[in-house]
Amino acid sequence: MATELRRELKSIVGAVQPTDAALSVRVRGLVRRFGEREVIKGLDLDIAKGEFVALLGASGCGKSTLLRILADLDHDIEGEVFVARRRAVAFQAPRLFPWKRVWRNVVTGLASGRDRASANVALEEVGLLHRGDAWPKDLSGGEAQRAALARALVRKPELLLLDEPFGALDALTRLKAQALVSQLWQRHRQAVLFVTHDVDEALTLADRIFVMREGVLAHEVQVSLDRPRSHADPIFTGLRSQLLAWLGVAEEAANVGTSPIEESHAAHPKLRA
Ligand SMILES: Nc1ncnc2c1ncn2[C@@H]1O[C@H](COP(=O)(O)OP(=O)(O)OP(=O)(O)O)[C@@H](O)[C@H]1O
Repeated sequence: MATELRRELKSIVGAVQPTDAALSVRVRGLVRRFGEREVIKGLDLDIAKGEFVALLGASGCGKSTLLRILADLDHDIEGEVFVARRRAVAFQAPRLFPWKRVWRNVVTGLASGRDRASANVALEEVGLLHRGDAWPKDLSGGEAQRAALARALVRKPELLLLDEPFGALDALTRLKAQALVSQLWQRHRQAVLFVTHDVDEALTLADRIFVMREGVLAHEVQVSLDRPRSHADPIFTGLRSQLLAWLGVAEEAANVGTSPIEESHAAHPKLRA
């Protein structure tokens, strides 16, 4: 789309319209500039209700910028953005208030901000009920991240936006956190946009994976594997090679590298329509 035309589009951030009843996210022609630099360049994205989408991409390609826009934290955009009204976000840093006990952190900002029962339900879901009265400084990294997840869940979001939520965790805690998110998603079936640098994490969790490059979603794969997923499954390993190649990490990147998004479903024989 020509830059002039994009400039004429109104920026809209709002609720999903009735015509998009099957969607939790609908983005068309999204542009975000920082000064002269266009970081998001006419991006389109649909996320269906209940769909788990992962977003991979090199550092600095615009993943967090996109997520912040969907979280309603950045309005300086062009294009159309419709997102579900009930949404919650969690970042790599748990961002808990140090002066509030864990349970109060969970319900902070809710109309029922003093509701211990709601906090307890969410804390129980993430296995942290016994730490409700603790102070954030006394939590381990994994516990703090689970508290941040509880704070997101207590809002009963239709859309959950997760920006590298497990990026700071050790390998074992990270695997446990992935299993927890998978269980929670299978229980609640909210739409999820999950930003990660970890290809296996994306393949373990997501229905669909996008690779972002230079401000657009350059590649896409559908992950049609039952859960829980075996990392040794030939479809899993095939998709891993494909994604690594698109990310420019694998040796064979030069041979596989540049299939456009429309062709990506044919990346693995079993994924053809
Ligand atoms: N407020 C800002 N002002 C100026 N430039 C910004 C701002 N926020 C982000 N950028 C730039 O936009 C680009 C995309 O940043 P973003 O944080 O979205 O990348 P990312 O893909 O999430 O990276 P990472 O994987 O390292 O977190 C970067 O070059 C970044 O420096």
